[in-house]
Amino acid sequence: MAPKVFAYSDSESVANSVGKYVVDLQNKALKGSSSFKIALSGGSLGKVLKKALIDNKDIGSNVQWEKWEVYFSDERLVPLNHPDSNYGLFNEMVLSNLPSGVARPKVHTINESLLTGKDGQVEGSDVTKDKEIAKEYEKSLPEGHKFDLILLGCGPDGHTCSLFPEHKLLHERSELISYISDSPKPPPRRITFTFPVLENSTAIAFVAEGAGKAPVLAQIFKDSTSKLPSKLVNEISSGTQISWFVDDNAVKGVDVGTSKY
Ligand SMILES: O=C1O[C@H](COP(=O)(O)O)[C@@H](O)[C@H](O)[C@H]1O
Repeated sequence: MAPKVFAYSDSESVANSVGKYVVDLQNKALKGSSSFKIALSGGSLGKVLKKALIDNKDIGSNVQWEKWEVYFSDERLVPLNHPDSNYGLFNEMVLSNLPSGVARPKVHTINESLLTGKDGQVEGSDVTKDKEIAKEYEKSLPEGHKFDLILLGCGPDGHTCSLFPEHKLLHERSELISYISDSPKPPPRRITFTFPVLENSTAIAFVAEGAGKAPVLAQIFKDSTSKLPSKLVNEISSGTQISWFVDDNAVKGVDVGTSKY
């Protein structure tokens, strides 16, 4: 299945479409299951989720939060209240803005008590704890490591989750969650979903906005030789439905067929 690209002129329309899409997938999943299993990313996605699920009251009122099981497609090995934490971002943008009286989703975070070093951040070169954190997170994954939806970002270098260009983790097939201690983007120590988890998801949606993303989107969609991580996700052939929600600037000059969700 070729990836679908949904493009809009402004950020608000991108966010609203992402919100509608998430609610549609939630409703579909809840027809056959008691929970909606979704994985989120960090970075610019935080603001999009706030606009889509909190600021847009129509969409927000259709979110069945109490049935959501939330995971993170990657997490930085810092305390959960650290500005670099992907959970921390979701908490700041979404959880802390849920109206009182609205039930909270079940959120699966890293085991913070395993973090060591100053201010709880992992320090030094001993990766024993990083491995343990990854292993524990792997054990918390849904049955069959099957997600209904994984929402991803795409860095200007083409990375997604904490899977970076030319990194050995792109070839990881036995671990579902791996640690990385040499992330080129700070902070260096993280855990991340690997390809077997991405390939098993019912749907994956990228969100990418701004002119800064246009060069990498050109590589992903137009360079058949590119091995960028986000391009490798686009090429998943296991039946996962892949979508991109972008603004016009992110695909400016990129000859890719777009439509509206
Ligand atoms: O480091 C990370 O970056 C990617 C991309 O972020 P963006 O701000 O360019 O959208 C993000 O998806 C990932 O979760 C995060 O850890």
